[in-house]
Amino acid sequence: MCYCHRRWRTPAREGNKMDIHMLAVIRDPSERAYLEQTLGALCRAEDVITLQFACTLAELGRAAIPPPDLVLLSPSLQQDSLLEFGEALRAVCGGSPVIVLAHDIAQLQARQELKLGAVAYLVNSTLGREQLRQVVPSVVSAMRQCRRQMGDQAHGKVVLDAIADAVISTNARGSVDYCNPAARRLLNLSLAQILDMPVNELMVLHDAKSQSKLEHPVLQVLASGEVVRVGGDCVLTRPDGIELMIEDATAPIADPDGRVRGVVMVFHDITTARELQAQVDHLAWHDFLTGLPNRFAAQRHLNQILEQARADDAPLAVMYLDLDKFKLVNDTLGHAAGDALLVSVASRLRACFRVVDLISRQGGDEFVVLMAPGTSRLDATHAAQRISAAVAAPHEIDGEQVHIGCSIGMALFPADGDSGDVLLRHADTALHAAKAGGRNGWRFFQPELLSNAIERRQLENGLRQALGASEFELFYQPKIRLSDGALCGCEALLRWQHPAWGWVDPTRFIRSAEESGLIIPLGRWVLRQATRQAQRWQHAGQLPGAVAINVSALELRQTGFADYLSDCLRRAALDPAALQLELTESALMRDMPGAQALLQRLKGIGVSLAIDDFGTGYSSLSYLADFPIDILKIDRSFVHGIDHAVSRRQTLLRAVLGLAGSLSIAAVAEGVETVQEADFLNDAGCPQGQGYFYSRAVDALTFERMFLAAPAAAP
Ligand SMILES: Nc1nc2c(ncn2[C@@H]2O[C@H](COP(=O)(O)OP(=O)(O)OP(=O)(O)O)[C@@H](O)[C@H]2O)c(=O)[nH]1
Repeated sequence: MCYCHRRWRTPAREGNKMDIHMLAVIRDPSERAYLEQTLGALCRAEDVITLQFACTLAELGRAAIPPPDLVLLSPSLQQDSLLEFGEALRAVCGGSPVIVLAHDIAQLQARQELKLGAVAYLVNSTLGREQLRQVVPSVVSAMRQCRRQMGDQAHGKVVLDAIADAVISTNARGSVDYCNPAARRLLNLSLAQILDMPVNELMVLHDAKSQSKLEHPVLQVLASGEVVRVGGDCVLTRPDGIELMIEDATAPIADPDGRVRGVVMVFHDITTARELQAQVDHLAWHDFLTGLPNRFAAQRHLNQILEQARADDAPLAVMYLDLDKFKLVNDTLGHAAGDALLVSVASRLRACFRVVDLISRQGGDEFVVLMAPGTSRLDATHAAQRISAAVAAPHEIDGEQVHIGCSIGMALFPADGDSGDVLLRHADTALHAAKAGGRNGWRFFQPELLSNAIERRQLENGLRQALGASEFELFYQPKIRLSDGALCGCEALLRWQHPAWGWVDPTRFIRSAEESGLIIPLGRWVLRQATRQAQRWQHAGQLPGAVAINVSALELRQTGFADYLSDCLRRAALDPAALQLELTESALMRDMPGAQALLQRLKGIGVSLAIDDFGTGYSSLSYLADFPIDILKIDRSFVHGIDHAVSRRQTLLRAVLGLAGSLSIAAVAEGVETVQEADFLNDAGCPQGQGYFYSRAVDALTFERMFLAAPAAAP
């Protein structure tokens, strides 16, 4: 066995040094000595040349790790063992360049015929210092450059194989010359089926809106040499006929002279994301249970038809409809039957009207009908008769006949009001009069019905006095982590105990405070109280999470709101993270750009922001992406009975939770009343809940006793 390992090493120095690993397949000791001598002479101070000898296949295997920069084949090897070595070399040294040495010209020619893949054939006798000095470095440097490029390519291939985006590239004629695994999966074809296929046959594209065929972006790039992007309306028809929505970016591959020699296209499937977005957009303007337009769609439509009615000087009618004793249906037949009844009523209402009339579900068992311009009082009366008869006919629910009546209030434009808000309010007033009059009938609005205006004024005066007389109190309702029932925050809710009237219904007095503008001083009082209380609990290390307060649209629009908030936090010495502001969607939607700037400012102060009552308003997640929102509070009407609601409603809830999650917005379900609802919400991925199932809002002391003393004891 003859194996030798020789290394010339001199201190390393920066500069153009040689650092070469050579393998010499040489058996003859004199030839080895000659080579060592030549290399020794060739070596300069800064060079590091490693020389290994091998003459058996086993030695070859060991010497080839790492692959040598250069292989020298001995002149004295016999032709047949040279052949054997040639093959072994190819196997173990891969792409290492080979220089074949020969004793003379004749041997050289014979060896050339062996086609060993050598890069040079040298006659041994001429092998001298100068020749090696010229040949070796240039061969080695070419080899290294080649390896680096192959390394880059290998790295690129690993990346392209791993990424989720589909990538294809084509040559300058638009035929596919590369396709990564994601593209093969997306196109549902094998590599062999894809390669060489003209790209416009492989991927037939059309526009989803116009249905017209799209010129393939690869062909556009080949024609223009510019990057082309296809937006979200591009539909790809795969060779198997399946249609997918894709988004893509396509770019030219240019050679160093700038000539386009191919195109690379990166694309991905957005079908599911589009479907989810469409569902959520639909939710923005439609009621999730009946599929009817929701109250925001009704408001928008009313404003539009009022403009038209004004322009044409035509009357129109607004109807408010509420089912009579609907609660009884829920209580006796169950919530699912109640849902089915609402769907049945909705379809009958739709059948009663023309397409120009809009029927919306306002929430609960309330519906609104907006009869198009040109509707007279008589037309409205006939419509009310039609509706009453249609709703009163028995409904088949779960094999049972269910009877229900309805009450209707109507207001006419221009006689009963000339703005949408006033008309809706007056139709509602008429509805209450119809209910008070014994139900199952209809009433038109009359100014006398406004006699309760006096009651409203009393309420307003009472509010004014209450502010100075400390009649308000903050109650706290816990927010619970659904996975383990632990307390994770609370909402502060305003309560008013009047010395003579007792506890006043919060919806009544808050509406009155908003109408009279008293909500501004009231909101400031809430902010002061809540920050002080939160500081006490935070200081005692008792409260996990934040104390949330409600901020009305009017407060939010006050210019000094953010300053006042900072001031309260500073005076109370409260960490802003312990305070959360709950804002309604409608407050934000009124002035989107203004709201965005304000919310950024509030976030800058350090408080967290929640959207209240989500699911009843615009419910458009698209604005959530633009606003710095931390929490989404899903409205109780969405949550109520969700465990046995129709699957469409459940799917929508899951879609909302999924999209909120993808925007990193936490969700809190409001109005959780039963263990089944809590379990369903937890399974659906909703992190937090709030509602009577856990606790009503209670005063601060009771809250401390129930939750803060033993936070883990939540039900
Ligand atoms: N099944 C079902 N019930 C709902 C839904 N939304 C609200 N409700 C219930 O509908 C009922 C509405 O009751 P109200 O209109 O206040 O009272 P009512 O029993 O109809 O009585 P009157 O209106 O006074 O005739 C409440 O019990 C709500 O809980 C829903 O989406 N599905």
